[in-house]
Amino acid sequence: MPSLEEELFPSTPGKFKDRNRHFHRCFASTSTMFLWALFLIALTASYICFQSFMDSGNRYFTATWGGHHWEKNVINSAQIRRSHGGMSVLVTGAAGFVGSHVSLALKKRGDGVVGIDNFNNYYDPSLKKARKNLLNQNSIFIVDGDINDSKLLVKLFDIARFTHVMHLAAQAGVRYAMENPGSYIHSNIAGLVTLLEVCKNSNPQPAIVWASSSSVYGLNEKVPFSESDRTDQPASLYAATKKAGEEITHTYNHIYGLSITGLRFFTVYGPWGRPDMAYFSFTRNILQGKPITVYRGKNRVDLARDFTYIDDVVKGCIGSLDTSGKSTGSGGKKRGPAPYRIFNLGNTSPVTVPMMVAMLEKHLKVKAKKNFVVMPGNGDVPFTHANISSARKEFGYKPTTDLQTGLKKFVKWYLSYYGYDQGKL
Ligand SMILES: O=C(O)[C@H]1O[C@H](OP(=O)(O)OP(=O)(O)OC[C@H]2O[C@@H](n3ccc(=O)[nH]c3=O)[C@H](O)[C@@H]2O)[C@H](O)[C@@H](O)[C@@H]1O
Repeated sequence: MPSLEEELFPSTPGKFKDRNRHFHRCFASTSTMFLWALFLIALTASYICFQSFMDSGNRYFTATWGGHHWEKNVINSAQIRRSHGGMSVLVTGAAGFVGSHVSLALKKRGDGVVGIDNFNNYYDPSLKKARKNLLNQNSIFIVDGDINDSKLLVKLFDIARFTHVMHLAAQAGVRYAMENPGSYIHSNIAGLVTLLEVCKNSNPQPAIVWASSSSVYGLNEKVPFSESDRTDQPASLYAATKKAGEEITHTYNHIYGLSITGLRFFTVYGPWGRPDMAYFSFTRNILQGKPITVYRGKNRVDLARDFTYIDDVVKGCIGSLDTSGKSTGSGGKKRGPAPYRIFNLGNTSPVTVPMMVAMLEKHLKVKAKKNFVVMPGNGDVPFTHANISSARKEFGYKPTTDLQTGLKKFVKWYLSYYGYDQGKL
């Protein structure tokens, strides 16, 4: 005799339908669905956890600084290898144009040098990597990092007692500021303040030499430009951030006793230069047979720049470091007044842009296809001309390379680096 249960739930489902059975089936399928839902939720949750674990893992594994080996590299690179008056310098923007040249020059005379660079893609990062390789070959270690990373900076100061900071990391370029204003604030304002905060807190405090710009003279018409001239009329956001940098560094000098030297660079050019600059991009275009755009001022007046050769600027940077004096504070407290200086590093002989093009044509042995265009309102200024008497007086700054000679050296480097055919690819 079948049990009640067998009666109610025969082994062949579907044959027997009653309300109870229906209820149980419904219940069974709901609970199955519930279990499935639970299972899916658990699966999703574990997936999310796994992903975030992987993310943090990735961050950890791709972290480019830290660890015993890394610290050893920093310590070795920072070590002074000359007996008298050596310095240990943190060079920011060391894979940049001026940064790489200054780093090599310091290392060559036996100073300790550690570089830091974020290798951003404002221009071809492979050129920055090539500069880095050059520095590595000369026993200079470059940390891959951003000056906004205060933890990294603190760590660097912890393990290497830098006597000086050569601060050259920046968002450069006058006209690009209209395309990407945020990058100027990130590097030239926020990055600068982060660096100054770390310097001010470190013990002993380093002396700081940093790159301002001739662009701070903006719409100033008094020539040549002297350090005491007006600099409150910037023509671009780039210039405004550099001017702000001068004010910001002044407050850190005033409150915390940091020794500060700001260098107003005048259109620095030369081998290993910046591809975004006119002389460089003109060279590429001329070799590729492409036209170049030459800006002109009102009434067809040619624009002019006080083009300054890299080796002269390097001498100016090193002269500034050598005469920077000491910061007076420690642990965030000022102990007395410290030097605050600003110098023009120019060439004192402006050359018009068409003349610069003619020199390139001569060295490249190729005629340029020139399109003359009225200077757009994009932050450019019509001319620059440096008075360099302050730098001359203070540390014997005396530029010795004229544009003709400097461009010849640049073209020689360009052709050896990219080759004649590179431009035609
Ligand atoms: O001295 C400085 O402070 C500045 O010098 C350069 O700025 P700039 O002098 O404008 O240098 P380029 O961009 O190489 O321009 C040089 C000249 O060529 C002109 N030019 C530029 C580009 C172009 O396509 N055509 C052209 O005629 C510009 O108007 C300017 O007169 C650097 O790019 C800045 O980072 C630096 O701070």
